[in-house]
Amino acid sequence: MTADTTTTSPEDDAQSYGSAQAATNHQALLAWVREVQQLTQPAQVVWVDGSEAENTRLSDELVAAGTFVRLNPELFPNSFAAFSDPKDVARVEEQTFICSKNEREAGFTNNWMDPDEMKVKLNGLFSGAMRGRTMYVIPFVMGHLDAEDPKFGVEITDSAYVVTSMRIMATIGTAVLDRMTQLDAGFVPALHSLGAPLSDGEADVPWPCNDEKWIVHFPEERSIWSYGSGYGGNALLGKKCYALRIASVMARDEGWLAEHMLILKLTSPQEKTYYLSAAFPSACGKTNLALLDPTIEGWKVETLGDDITWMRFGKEGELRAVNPEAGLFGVAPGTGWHTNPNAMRAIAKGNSVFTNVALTDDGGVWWEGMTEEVPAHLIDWQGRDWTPDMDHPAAHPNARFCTPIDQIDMLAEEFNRPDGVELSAILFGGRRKTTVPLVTQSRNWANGIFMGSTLSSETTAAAAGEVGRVRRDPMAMLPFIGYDAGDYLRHWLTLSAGADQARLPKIFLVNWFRRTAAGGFAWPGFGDNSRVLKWVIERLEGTADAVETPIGFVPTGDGIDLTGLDMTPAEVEAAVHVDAVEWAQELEGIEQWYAGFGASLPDELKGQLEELKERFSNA
Ligand SMILES: Nc1nc2c(ncn2[C@@H]2O[C@H](COP(=O)(O)OP(=O)(O)OP(=O)(O)O)[C@@H](O)[C@H]2O)c(=O)[nH]1
Ligand SMILES: O=C([O-])CC(=O)C(=O)O
Ligand SMILES: [Mn+2]
Repeated sequence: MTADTTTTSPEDDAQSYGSAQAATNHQALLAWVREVQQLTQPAQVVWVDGSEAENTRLSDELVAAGTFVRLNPELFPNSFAAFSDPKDVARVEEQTFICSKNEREAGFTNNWMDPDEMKVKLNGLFSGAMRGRTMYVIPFVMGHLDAEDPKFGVEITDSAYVVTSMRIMATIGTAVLDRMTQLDAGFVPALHSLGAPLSDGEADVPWPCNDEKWIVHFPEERSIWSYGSGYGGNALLGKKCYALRIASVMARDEGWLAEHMLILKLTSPQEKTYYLSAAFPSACGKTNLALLDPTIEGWKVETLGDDITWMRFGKEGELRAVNPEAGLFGVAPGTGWHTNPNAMRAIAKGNSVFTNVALTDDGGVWWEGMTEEVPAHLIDWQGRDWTPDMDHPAAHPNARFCTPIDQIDMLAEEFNRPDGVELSAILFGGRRKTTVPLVTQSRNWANGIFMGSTLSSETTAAAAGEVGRVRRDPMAMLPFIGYDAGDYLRHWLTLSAGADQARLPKIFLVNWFRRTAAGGFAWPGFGDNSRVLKWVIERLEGTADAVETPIGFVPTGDGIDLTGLDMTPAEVEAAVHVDAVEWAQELEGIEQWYAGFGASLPDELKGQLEELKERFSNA
């Protein structure tokens, strides 16, 4: 244990926080920690300092508890694998709530309950919930600690797995606490419990959790309560809960945008640089695009972010973007040396936590798609012997790697700029087998917002529930908008109204997942997506041809650079084809979706839909 880790037991009186052991004299924080301690009754309290020594101690404890398996350090130094309860493998959207005072504020896309009622329920659940466990206090900041207005949070959790993961995903510990104390800054209180108290002498299980799960946000209070799950977006509260749901409410009130987007830097053969962001739903390709390895000569990609982007208009009316996270929480299956070598190199440096992957006989990890050759024997994510003839995957489809972002060799130096980078283009994308072309340029900014607002995608294993069902996912934010979805779209429209219109990013819709009649992918994807980015840049520069369709501008058959690719312009035409029959059905889907908004749908978007229908009927 390091000297600056403060441990207090429940018998210590509240004064002990202000004693020589105290980590802070931030009164609001001390009061909240005391309140939670009294409510949840942990065996001890630990203030997390974020140090290497502390992380080593926690990892050792997790290994001893059976939660972590230490990987072979020659393959993955300082890395661990964890295996969750089979009922705790993904975000639980059905149990995720936005508890604003009025139901209207939560809107039709969110679950809602009266905040007072919800507090009664949660106080009941959290009462004694940490008995027999350690309560960790994790001061964290999303975004830069030196930002003009740093966005602080404090997560209280009874999960050491959460502490080690938060250490990778955010800036945590003493430096944050000191700065927060010095500024006497406000913070988002984010309370997490596994909901698995231990009675005296009761043996623990490797992955404690509760069948009952509640992921609850109080937007007016800007607080988070998460109960019953130890997994990813349910438990690492700086991520989806804070940096998207609560931050989207802050952004509405303060005039910025919190989005489910990657950020990348693209350098052309002419050495011109561009910054792009892209919003795709969970498990639809953000991390892969952010770490793209271009297959075309002379183009270079560098990474700024892979999941969350905070954007605001700068002094000159330009749209600037920052990544508030410090780590990658990436989908493991499909990430391999042939699809995403940059992610593989980052992972190979170690310092990572893997969840629900399979174990190899030499003490490494494996998942579907990591290598072309499938190992002859594995231990699957549920601890069973596994051989390639078995009909279930070795890794869970939502298995994840959690890795520090600065282990990416291609991390852009601008990653560390508190004021971010100016965006030239925004891509919206989803996972659609049919209907949606490989790439479509919007007619203009408002039309691009319309595209984002009607974005659709097949559901994936990143959330509990049915996989493969098409649903509308506005700006890939459906599960993450912390307030009324109509108000959210209106915020996009009104915020940009004051911007320098000529400098607004150009908006594109992409779909890497379209299928051919034969059932295969219509587009090779991954590194070859650089060819689509090249077309996007050429459109910005006004040098690429396009075909106008009712939904926007698509590439001509030879508009996409196919050099070195076994693909014909006719196949590109098929991949970007706008099919009238499919779109007749799509328009119905969009109309149904828009009907759900009721009065809160911005008129401008209603107008966009009418214009789209008209263009189809005139086509
Ligand atoms: N066919 C195809 N699959 C892709 C492509 N890009 C990503 N994938 C696969 O899609 C899955 C999800 O990709 P990610 O890049 O991890 O998705 P993400 O949007 O970062 O997901 P979250 O982290 O859940 O938000 C993985 O199995 C990838 O292998 C692509 O261009 N083509
Ligand atoms: O939040 C999670 O559990 C994982 C993730 O990034 C997503 O689902 O988008
Ligand atoms: Mn990702």
